[in-house]
Amino acid sequence: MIQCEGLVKIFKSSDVEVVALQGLNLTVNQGEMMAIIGNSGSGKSTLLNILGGLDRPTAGTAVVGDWDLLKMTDAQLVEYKRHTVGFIWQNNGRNLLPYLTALENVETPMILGGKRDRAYAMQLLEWVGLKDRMHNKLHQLSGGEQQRVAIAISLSNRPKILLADEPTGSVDSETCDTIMNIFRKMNKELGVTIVIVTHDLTLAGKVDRIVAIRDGLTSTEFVKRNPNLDDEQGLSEAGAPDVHEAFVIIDRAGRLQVPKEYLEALSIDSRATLEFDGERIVITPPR
Ligand SMILES: Nc1ncnc2c1ncn2[C@@H]1O[C@H](COP(=O)(O)OP(=O)(O)OP(=O)(O)O)[C@@H](O)[C@H]1O
Repeated sequence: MIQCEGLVKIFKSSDVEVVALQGLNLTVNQGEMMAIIGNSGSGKSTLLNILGGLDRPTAGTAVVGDWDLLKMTDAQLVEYKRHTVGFIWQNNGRNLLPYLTALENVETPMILGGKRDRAYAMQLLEWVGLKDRMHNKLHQLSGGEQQRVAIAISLSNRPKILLADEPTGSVDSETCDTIMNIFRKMNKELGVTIVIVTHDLTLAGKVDRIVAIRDGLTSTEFVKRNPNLDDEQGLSEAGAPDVHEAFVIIDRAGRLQVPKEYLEALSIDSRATLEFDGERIVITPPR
């Protein structure tokens, strides 16, 4: 469904260049519900904005379904945003119109897309648990309820992919659980592929797979040991997802990212010795 290879994004201003993504590889399968984690500044939002068609990549490959995000015309990009992807932000003010009711908010993108479907809009609001509040104006709803309206809006044009940037960032833990359960339901019942960007490891137990981004590159992948297990705890004391198996990502050229702390512990700077003993590959400082 999503295929990124060697994806590069450089932000240029008058005198500085920031390399936000420096050759990132990522594959997301159809029907997956996965998360992208990483520290602040690691490139998560940049990646999501590219996948959502809000920003253009500088180089590399980014293919979503039948769309090549590097080659699309502006008109195709509008089409793509309207019908292929749904987007949810942490700050849901970007998705919502305060003077309209919840129902009217969900219908708005349908009208812009050329086809209002009231029955489906009502169904979506029912799915996110707002059946009784759909005729309330937005300002009469709580922050968590508004976030649920935002989820319904993001699904209003029946997108194949849902992209969520810190969707639980500004809600309490109970609302966070509710939102993650709604995502899971949408994923299972509508078959929507879901990509969630977060720096919150507590979401880890609720997704099938987590890809960690470090310095604009995918570094580690955590895959759920039992995909049918939705582990409420999902975390060890150290904060690492213990229901997931961790893998380092190796790109096609055989490159992998070694965590900085490992390199520092062994005082490895720009060179290392690599040995293969028949079973293991051992990296040591140069003699
Ligand atoms: N429009 C922009 N112009 C210049 N630099 C940018 C722009 N957007 C992002 N960057 C830079 O690109 C890098 C990656 O930013 P990005 O917002 O993708 O990180 P992030 O992982 O989403 O961080 P956070 O969790 O804080 O949102 C950062 O160094 C950031 O300062």
